[in-house]
Amino acid sequence: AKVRHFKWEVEYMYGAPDCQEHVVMGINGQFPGPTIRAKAGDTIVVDLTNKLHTEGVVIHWHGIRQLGTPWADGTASISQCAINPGETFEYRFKVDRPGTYFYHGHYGMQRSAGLYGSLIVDMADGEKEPFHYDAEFNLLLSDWWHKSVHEQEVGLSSNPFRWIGEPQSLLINGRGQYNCSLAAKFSNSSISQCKFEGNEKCAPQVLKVRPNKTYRLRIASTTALASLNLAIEGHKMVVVEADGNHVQPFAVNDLDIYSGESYSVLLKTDQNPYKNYWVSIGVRGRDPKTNQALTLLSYSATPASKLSTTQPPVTPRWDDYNHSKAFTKGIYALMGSPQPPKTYDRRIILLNTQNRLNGFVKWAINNVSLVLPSTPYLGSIKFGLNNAFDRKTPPDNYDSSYDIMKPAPNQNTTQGSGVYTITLNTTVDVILQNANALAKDVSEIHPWHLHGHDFWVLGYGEGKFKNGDEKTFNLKNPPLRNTAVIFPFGWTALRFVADNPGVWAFHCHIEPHLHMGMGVIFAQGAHRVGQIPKEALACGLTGNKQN
Ligand SMILES: O=C1O[C@H]([C@@H](O)CO)C(O)=C1O
Repeated sequence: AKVRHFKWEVEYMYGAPDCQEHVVMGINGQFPGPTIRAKAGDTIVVDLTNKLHTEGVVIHWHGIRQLGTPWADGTASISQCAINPGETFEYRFKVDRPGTYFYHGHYGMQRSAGLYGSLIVDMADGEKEPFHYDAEFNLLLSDWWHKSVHEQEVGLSSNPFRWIGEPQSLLINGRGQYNCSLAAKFSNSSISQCKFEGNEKCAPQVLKVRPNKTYRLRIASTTALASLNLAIEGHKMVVVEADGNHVQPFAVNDLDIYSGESYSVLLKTDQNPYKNYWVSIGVRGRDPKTNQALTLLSYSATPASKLSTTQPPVTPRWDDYNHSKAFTKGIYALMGSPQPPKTYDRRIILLNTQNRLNGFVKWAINNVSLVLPSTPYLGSIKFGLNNAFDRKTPPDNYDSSYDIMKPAPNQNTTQGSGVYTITLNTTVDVILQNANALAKDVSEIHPWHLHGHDFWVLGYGEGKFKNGDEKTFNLKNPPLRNTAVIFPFGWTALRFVADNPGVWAFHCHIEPHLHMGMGVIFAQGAHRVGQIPKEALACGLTGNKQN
């Protein structure tokens, strides 16, 4: 195993992700940030220097469990103090498992501002994937707004509330086209045809393939908001990996991917090589106002400049939830994967609601809208600093009379920074319960992401979770993941073993929703947390602590 060293500087810079010039967050002058490539068992060391002039920064390594290094999880106010302008923080952690991962900002809304990149971990030397492929491509998907992230944030925190709206563009590896379309003639608007020389920053990266080969596509979504669907004209895909875990291979024509998720699919180049094919990405789960992102699958027999002459795949209707459920429920762990414990020690039911707080719009969990404290939890809990956050423990359940199908009669929420304290090495079931939002007949999709662990997704159901529903749980081959979606007016059941001492965020991966309070904090085994680097403690009530 190797130690892989990186020196990164984060800064704002000009960019034109979708051909319109705006300010983006870059790393070493690159947007998206550099791809980290490592082998399972390697240690990654990133010396991150904050070159922003007026704000802090942190980076979260999404999908890496940080076993034994909870201070390297990169969550401001949770695992560490934000890195101040001019300062450098050393992230040092092990990538213990192969898979398709990514990294992103986890302070304020810096992910929306463009602070992200790919993290790919190959099998350790001498080990083989349980599937064959000849070559691979990496597709990091994101969404992009022309309004600055500061303006977006102020809108969300204002009364009256101003929603960020739908993204202007979808990006593939940081590239999209706002002004024009590669498939203008198939569009029902008057958008013009893109003309690229080839070296423009917003020109699509064409996937160049040879016939009769198998390609692995690594697909990850770091969108701020959008749920996506990816399809490749004329080709089926076989899903083999989800969030760094092998799954029972299954073939699909298109794939739903929510923010925080990653997949690998295998693609056979078995179609007519004298033609190119569209790769299309469209919005699901919210009434879309955003054009599809497009690139090409280009066979070696056909020039890469030759566009497909046929229509790009049509994204399934945004509200065709049966399509989404069929895909999501078809994911099973590969035979031989770790199985969940058959029973649980504690069940936490988390009701997801949209609320008001003195006229501000919030999201709340069991009627608590999360506000992050100024002293990061990891340090304050380890040192027993009782004044660093709310002592009140948030509830494990909600009022059984709550009608999840209707707007609440009382839409007000409370706010808090309380923590769920979990006994180390116990098994926790979490039931995520969706509900009606503020408006009548509206319930939105939320992809929930857990830090520090994978969980088994035991099942999904419609309406309110009730006693007896656990009989439907899949305890045989549920997929292991770090992100799982809740569908409108439904529930999702997760199980995890709290075996990683630290303080871990569990939250909706839609960035404005987290910013509006949609998350909880799980703390476990604080006495077992090793020596926290002093730079991670250098703020708030831990500013003078040594350990
Ligand atoms: O948090 C959100 O706010 C808006 C809407 O509910 C109010 O404008 C929206 O679509 C969200 O997801």
